[in-house]
Amino acid sequence: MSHLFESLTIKSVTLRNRIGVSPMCMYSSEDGVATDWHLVHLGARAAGGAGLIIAEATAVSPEGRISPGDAGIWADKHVEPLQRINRFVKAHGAVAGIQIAHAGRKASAARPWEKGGHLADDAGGWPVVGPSAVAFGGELSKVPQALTAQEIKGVQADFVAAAKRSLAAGYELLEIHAAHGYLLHQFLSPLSNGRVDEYGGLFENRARFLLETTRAVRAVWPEKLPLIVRISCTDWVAVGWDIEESVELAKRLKTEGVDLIDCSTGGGAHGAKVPIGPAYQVKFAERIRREAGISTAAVGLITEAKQADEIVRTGQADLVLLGRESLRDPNWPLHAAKQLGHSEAVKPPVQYARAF
Ligand SMILES: CCCCN1C=C(C(N)=O)CCC1
Repeated sequence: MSHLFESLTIKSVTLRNRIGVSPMCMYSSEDGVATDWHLVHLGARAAGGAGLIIAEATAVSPEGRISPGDAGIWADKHVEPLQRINRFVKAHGAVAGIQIAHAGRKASAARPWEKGGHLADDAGGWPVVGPSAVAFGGELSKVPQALTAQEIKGVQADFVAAAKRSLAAGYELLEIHAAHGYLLHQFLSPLSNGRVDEYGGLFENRARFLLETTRAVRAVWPEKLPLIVRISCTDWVAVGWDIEESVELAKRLKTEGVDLIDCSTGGGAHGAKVPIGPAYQVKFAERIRREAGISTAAVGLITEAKQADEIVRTGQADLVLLGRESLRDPNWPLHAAKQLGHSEAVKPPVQYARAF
């Protein structure tokens, strides 16, 4: 059986261990451009021993940003700063991944430390789009413009262009963001998708936008490189997107050439009561891995070495992603290797040797 410090090969890419840094929005870009801050932030976690670094939700268009501070890859100018980061990440033994995203009706929001919530159009905000003219609610009360079929094609073209730029930027793993109540998730959920055309209604129609986008991205993303998708396995509400449809979706994504499902939850239903707790989302990764027969990543309050190792050893997921725990400790993988007796599996940088 595998354990946390066994390598993982997906297509032609081998991760040195089963630990990934989860894509986490840092809201610290100017016009989407990566800076020294991102080099230090992501580079430190590569030096800290993670097998995979997934760069934060990176917008496929300016209007697809959650906030004005979001990372972007909608223009060629974004590529070189990302190439520089990825050279460092790779030189320190990690695989560089990126999550490409469109926030849909959750776009045009202030940074969380600036109160979050939708920005008025005269306060740096912009009009938001979605499947239907249904607002998320609460602090995100802007009513989105329902995308026309033509505009849907435009957004799909933006995802394809983002995939091409991601390749040029040196990423070896690409993740499509279809979770957390953002645009692709908005189409999946009947709570946000009230369309009566081919993109709404039955499951097949609600899944169409994501499946078409995945197919188009797969066609330009090299066959030998992993393509993964993050979904919210449930919205934790009685009527909405749930695990049964997520299993079915995972099966279809597998036929579209997706290599792994990154199993998160929530974000699609305002006010949902989420039963947050240690490793609270892992059961969904296990179910999708078993019922859809596709590799999965587990994420969500995974904080301890033994806990993470257990997830991999028991076959609940192939990969564990650390979010806030990685913010707290970039060197978590180095500590975990020592705790679990795998110190030879991930070498600290020579400069750190006296500390580990
Ligand atoms: C439903 C959990 C949402 C957690 N967040 C996810 C983000 C994302 N980009 O997926 C950014 C804000 C926080």
